[in-house]
Amino acid sequence: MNVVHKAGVQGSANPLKALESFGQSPWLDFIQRSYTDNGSLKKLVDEDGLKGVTSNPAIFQKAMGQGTDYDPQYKDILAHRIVDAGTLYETMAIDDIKAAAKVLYPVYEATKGLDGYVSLEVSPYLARDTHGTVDEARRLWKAVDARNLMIKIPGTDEGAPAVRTVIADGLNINVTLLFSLDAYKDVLEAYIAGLEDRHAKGLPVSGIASVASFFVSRIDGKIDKKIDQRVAAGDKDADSLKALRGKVAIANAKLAYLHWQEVTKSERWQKLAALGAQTQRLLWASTGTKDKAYSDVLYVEELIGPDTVNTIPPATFDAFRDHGKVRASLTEDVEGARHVLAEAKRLGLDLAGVTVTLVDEGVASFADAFDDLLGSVARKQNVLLGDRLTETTLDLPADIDAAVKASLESWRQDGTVRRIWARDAKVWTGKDEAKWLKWLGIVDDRLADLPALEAFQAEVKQKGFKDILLLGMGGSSLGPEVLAETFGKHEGFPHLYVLDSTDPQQIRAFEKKIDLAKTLFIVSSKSGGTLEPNILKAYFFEAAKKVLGDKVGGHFVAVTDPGSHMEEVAKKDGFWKIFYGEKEIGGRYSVLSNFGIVPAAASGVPLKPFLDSALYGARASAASVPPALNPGVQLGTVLGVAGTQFGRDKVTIVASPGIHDLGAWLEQLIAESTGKIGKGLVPIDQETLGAPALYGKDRVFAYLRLAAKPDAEQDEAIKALVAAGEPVVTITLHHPLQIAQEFFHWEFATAVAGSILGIDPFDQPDVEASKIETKKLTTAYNETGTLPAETPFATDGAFAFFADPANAAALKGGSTAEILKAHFGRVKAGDYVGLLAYVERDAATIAWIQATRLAIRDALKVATAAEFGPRFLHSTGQAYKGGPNSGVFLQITADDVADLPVPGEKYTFGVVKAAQARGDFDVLAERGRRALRVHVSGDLASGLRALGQAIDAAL
Ligand SMILES: O=P(O)(O)OC[C@H]1O[C@](O)(CO)[C@@H](O)[C@@H]1O
Ligand SMILES: O=C[C@H](O)[C@H](O)COP(=O)(O)O
Repeated sequence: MNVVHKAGVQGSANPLKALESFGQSPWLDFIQRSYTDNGSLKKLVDEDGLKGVTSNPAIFQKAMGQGTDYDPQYKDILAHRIVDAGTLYETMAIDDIKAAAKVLYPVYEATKGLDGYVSLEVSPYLARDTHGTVDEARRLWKAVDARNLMIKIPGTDEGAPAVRTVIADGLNINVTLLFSLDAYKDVLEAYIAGLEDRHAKGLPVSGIASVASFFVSRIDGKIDKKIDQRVAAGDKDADSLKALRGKVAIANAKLAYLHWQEVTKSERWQKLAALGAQTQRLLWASTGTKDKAYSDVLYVEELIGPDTVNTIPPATFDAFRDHGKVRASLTEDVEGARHVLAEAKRLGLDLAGVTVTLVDEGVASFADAFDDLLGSVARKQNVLLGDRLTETTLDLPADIDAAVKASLESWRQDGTVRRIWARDAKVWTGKDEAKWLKWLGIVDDRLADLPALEAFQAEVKQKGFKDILLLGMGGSSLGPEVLAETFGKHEGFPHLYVLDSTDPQQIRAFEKKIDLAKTLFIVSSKSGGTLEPNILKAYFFEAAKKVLGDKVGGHFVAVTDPGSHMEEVAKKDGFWKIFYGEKEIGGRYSVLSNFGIVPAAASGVPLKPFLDSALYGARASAASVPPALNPGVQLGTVLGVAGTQFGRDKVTIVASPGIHDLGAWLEQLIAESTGKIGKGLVPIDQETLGAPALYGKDRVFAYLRLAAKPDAEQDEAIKALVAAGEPVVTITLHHPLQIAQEFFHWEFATAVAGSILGIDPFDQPDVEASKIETKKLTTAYNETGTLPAETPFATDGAFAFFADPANAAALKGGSTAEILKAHFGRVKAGDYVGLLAYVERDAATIAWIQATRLAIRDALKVATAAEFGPRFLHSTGQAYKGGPNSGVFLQITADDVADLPVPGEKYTFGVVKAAQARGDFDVLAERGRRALRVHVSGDLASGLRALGQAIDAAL
């Protein structure tokens, strides 16, 4: 915007300059970098007698939201810092304010602190938050650090007490959004009381400035509209109403001035004045003429009076310079003003109601403008950061798209993302969710600890370990597994293996893979009480001791929450190191805490780039980024809306081969977080894509695409799904390290989806139920030396079938073919089938379970899950038991070829695994799930082959 259009009338003939002789200071209601930089602002000061500048969110939106003025600074900041859109905006806004303050400083000095101010408004989101406003005012005051700064605070009921507090602090304050006389009175009172507070504390009251921004044109805008509507409707008072057009706002302002005059004469004020206090001047704001029927300088010409300010928008400034007429208008015809207001009242124009509405609308419109502005900043930032950021693309059918947009808009209007960051449990169920949100800040926290983590990384390297064996379950193992699978082995660092099973064969297989003497064991458990990591630690500690003797502790590291049983064990056994987690982060949200970062460090993942990428994720999900541009919110909204409003609750995860394991981590995050109280999203991972006809109407597809190495078949299949109208979210990662970014986005998305589902995404009530059942069984074993007897309801060759009475009755018995047919016959559209195999998870069993699930998917056109126990118990198991009752489960158990002892216990790993399967089955049954267990005797490979054939035949 070009502020200085015309040469105008110079010298004393310049009406702008003439205002001074009437005691009024013209300020400019606009700020923009270019005119501060190019000398235009200074010219206004020099030639027009400009004495101050005001800004507001809408003004910054105009200045920053378009054009390229700010590009160099954007680039400069983004080259050096990873920031959110809010910080980016604020850095630039503060620079603008500082620059303008510098230009105006000579005015400040010349007028001895009366004028020369530049105003910066607190965030409009805080208009109803007294404490937030006080904090923000203090923060901005410090950040700008200029004596001639005014912090702008809305004069709402909540803003007024904040004004008192910060005036007492000694800040200069511009109170904005004043429409009613009553609100103005409160604000003047707050100013005086603030000065008195200061005085009472023995602090000087001089040198503090304040203005009360009384809005003018917006009042006429509203009242005139009412008048026009009534006149058009043929109101009997049409003539009287018309006579008030364009009069009410000025009359209102005149009475505000009258109040100021009275207060200024009061003894109370005179006392402060005698101490050097400056009066709080009335500042006429909103003085641009919006109705073309009026003079374009109406709200300047009619409000000229001593000790006042008029902050004038650029076009009005130019117009007034050109043809403004000056006279002492403000004190003219006060009786006339009273009459106008009395008439307005008599005619039912409801000025009081209008001013209330205007405050609400003013707050909302500044918030909207700020959202717009932050949206523009975020968009610009995305463009400039390019492939440093992952990208989210939505391909949604029109109905889902509309519902997602509506939800995003309501999140924007309600400021829900800000409420998440403010740790407001009411975003979810209002229980203890606030206690589980430390993951929001964990990336900054880990970056702060980077030197120590890097030192550990160097030590691991230097010690020359060949392997790392991480022992943990769920959140403590799945993140590390993604790291191991995604990054492979790093040169000079040990190979990271992750063991999360009680299957004796699998434990032996891992034992064979590693060199016990050269392995670093990471025992990972947040609670420290989880059965599996404890018994795995016992097993490997004993095994390693055999080769390492007393030095064994030096090969063990614990990652656990402070005060846990595992910490005790680690201390007792002389572990090399103990790394602590955060108690206020649940397991599935812990990957960016030490639970992921310690194994990352030990295995040689470059920590700074990894954490930086995570930080981009956190910043993109920040409170300041409007929901529609916030990748975590966008994703969570799609998942939540599709699940709750469209029955699309199967989140089908597709990932490029290079990042294929992400789904294992996502499964836990999504299922354990959302699957409860009969609601939830069911993640479907590793289910090879098929033709659109193979899917029901219950899916959302999330495609994590590694741009550097995409899979052509996946691309094609996704394209076909989009063409067929299936909802698809494509997330493009430019580099595998960007899984860190996605870790954060998906955590945020899950929290958002949880809010939409109306559940607590941070508890896992049904997992506990299985653990209790398992514990009963292992305790029984320890007492009796055997697991309680169980009887199959049918046997057929190598297969024995088990179920609770209800399921057994439904399946009736008979041959394998009959039982399986009956079981899969219970599957309806919209259901999913879960294969839950308690066998060694190796290439052969994975191939089997995949082939079997695809056969089921293709035959029944339902979603399928292929899971290994007990690993899934700490992951999807929560949703299978606690989520929607749409799962049909086939649990598969088998004879163990060989068992392994658990040191210190009577039970063995084989017994634990069997108890886990039975315990989980009991809970599935108790929750009324359709479940069947088949136990395979004899050789596993041939048993599974036969079972696969039987399933094929039954479908
Ligand atoms: O890290 P921990 O406390 O051993 O827990 C492992 C996993 O078990 C669960 O608590 C479920 O049993 C998960 O939420 C968690 O990630
Ligand atoms: O302080 C200035 C106000 O924010 C501004 O004058 C509002 O003007 P408007 O009503 O034209 O938006």
